[in-house]
Amino acid sequence: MLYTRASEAANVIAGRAPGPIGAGVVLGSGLGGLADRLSDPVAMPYAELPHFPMTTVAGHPGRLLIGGIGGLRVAMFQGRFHHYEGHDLECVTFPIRVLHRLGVPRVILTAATGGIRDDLGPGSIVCLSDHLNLMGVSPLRGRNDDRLGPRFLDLSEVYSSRLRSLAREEAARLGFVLPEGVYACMPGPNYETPAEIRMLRALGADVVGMSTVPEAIVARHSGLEVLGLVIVTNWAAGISPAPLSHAEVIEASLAVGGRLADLIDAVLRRLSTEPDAGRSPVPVPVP
Ligand SMILES: O=P(O)(O)O[C@H]1O[C@H](CO)[C@@H](O)[C@H]1O
Ligand SMILES: Nc1nc2[nH]cnc2c(=O)[nH]1
Repeated sequence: MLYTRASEAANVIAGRAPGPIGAGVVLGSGLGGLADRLSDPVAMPYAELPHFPMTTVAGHPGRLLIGGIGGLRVAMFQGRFHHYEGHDLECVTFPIRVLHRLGVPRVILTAATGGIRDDLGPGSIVCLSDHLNLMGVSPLRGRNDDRLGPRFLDLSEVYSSRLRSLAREEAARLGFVLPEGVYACMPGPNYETPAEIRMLRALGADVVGMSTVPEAIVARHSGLEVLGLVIVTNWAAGISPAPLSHAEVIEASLAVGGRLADLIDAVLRRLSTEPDAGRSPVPVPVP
C-alpha cells in the first residue's frame, strides 16, 4: 500500500538524517547543482531507499540530499521520475508522498521548460501561477487513501500565493523581475509540434514541460504548500529557430541554474525566519 511504502521510506530517511525538515525541493533537468548550496549534506542514493524507482534521464542523478540552508533543514531530490520513462504516476510522485510522511510542510518544484509566451525566452526564470494538466490522467486516479488526502481535491490555488509573493520579493532583492506563468504539462517524451504549441498558446499556456504537475497535485492532496520555479531552456517548437534537443536543455539549465539557485537559497533563508519554519512532526511509524 502506498501509505505504508511512503512511511517505510520516510522512516529510513529519518533514521539516516534525523530532525525536522522545513522544505523539500525537487530539482529538474540539469538543475542538480542547486544541491551544492546545502551545508553538511547527508546523501542517500535512491537505490539505498526502500521503494524508490531508478532515474533514467540524463541530468537526473538520482539521490536525495538533506542539509542546511540558512536556519532551515532542506530535503533536495536530485533527480525526478517522469511518466514518459514508463513509471506510473504513483511512482512519479512517490518522493512527494515521502515528504508528507516526513512531516515536511512545503515543496519547491523546479523544471526545465520551453518558452511559449513572447516575453519568456531562454534564460528566463518563471514562477508558476497555475497549470494545465494535459498528461491525460490525474496522479490521484485509483483508490483513495484518506490518510494521504481527500478523494475530491480543490485545485483553486495549486501554487501558493503567499510563497509566490515571497519569491517575487526575493527576486527583486536579487535585482531581477520574476514573471509568473502557466505551465502546460505534456506527456512527452517527444517535444511538441509547432501546431501543438499554437494550441497550447491558445489554451493559455506560457511554458511547457513534461513534469511538475503530477507532483504539484499530489503535494496539494497531502496538504503541502507548493512553489513552482522553472527555467526556460529553449523557445518552444515552431518558435525556436532550431530543432530541440535534451542536450541543449541541460546546457541551458546549467547556464541559468546559478541564478535559480540564488533565488531558491534566498526563499529558503526567508522561510527559515518564520516562526513555524522547521516544525515537522516525526514520521509516524508504519502501522
Ligand atoms: O521537467 P524536467 O524534469 O526539468 O525536464 C524537462 O526536460 C526534459 C526534456 O528535455 C523533460 O523531462 C522535461 O520535463
Ligand atoms: N515538453 C517540453 N518539455 C521541455 N523541457 C524543456 N524544454 C521543453 C519543451 O520545449 N517542451
